[in-house]
Amino acid sequence: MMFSSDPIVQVRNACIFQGMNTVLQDVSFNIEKYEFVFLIGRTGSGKSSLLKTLYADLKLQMGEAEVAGYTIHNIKIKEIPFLRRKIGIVFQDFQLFTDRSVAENLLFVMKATGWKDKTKMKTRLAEVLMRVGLGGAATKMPHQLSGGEQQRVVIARALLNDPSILLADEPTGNLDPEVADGIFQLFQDINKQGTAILMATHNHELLKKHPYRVLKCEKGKLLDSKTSDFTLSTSQ
Ligand SMILES: Nc1ncnc2c1ncn2[C@@H]1O[C@H](COP(=O)(O)OP(=O)(O)OP(=O)(O)O)[C@@H](O)[C@H]1O
Repeated sequence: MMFSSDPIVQVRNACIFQGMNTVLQDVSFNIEKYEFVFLIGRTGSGKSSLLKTLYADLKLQMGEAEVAGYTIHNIKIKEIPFLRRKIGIVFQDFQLFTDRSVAENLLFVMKATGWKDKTKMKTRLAEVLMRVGLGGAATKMPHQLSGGEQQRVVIARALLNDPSILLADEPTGNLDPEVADGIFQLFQDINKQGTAILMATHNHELLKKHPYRVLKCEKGKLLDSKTSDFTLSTSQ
């Protein structure tokens, strides 16, 4: 199949499995550059499995997908780190190294993704911390930061390689509503500056307040607000 070069994500007739179980079947959708898309669905409906498929952590065994120019269904193991440089990944649990400073956390990822020039690394580190509103936090240890600040560091880490899309799995799940609002605004700012966002969430308030496109995992299918009417509730 030929893919056009425009969308960041293209999925065609994908079936997503966990072990022997089919989690989602016949999944087809695109995400365009600069789109903001929510991913909803009840617990266990397949949101994380879909995100993992897109960043090649879960093998796509049936169907086809292309993400940020990489073909996912036949991606080679050695290509996966290059794919991951084009996508930023943000989870609910902050997953920072607790025994390293903020700067050390970010430098670790930069080294692992091929950065070598120390001056450029320092400049980039300062840029991403500024971008998430944590200009003064480089020398702090994670435990010296609030939950919201730690999530901002995770977002800064995801931005290091200037990804074309951020995949976020419940990024506000563990945060107080006010803090969650701030984090959500940060995602919106990042999106306005040209990064597509696919965000899995259970947060009904966000869905009500922000009328972005919604993909919903339901009964083994992926529904799309662009093409079908469905209830936004994630609890049914
Ligand atoms: N590593 C795994 N091995 C086997 N089955 C799994 C694995 N991870 C998830 N599953 C199963 O796959 C299905 C989809 O799970 P998934 O985590 O994708 O759902 P989810 O919509 O992200 O849920 P939540 O909202 O709770 O995060 C569930 O039935 C789950 O039990």
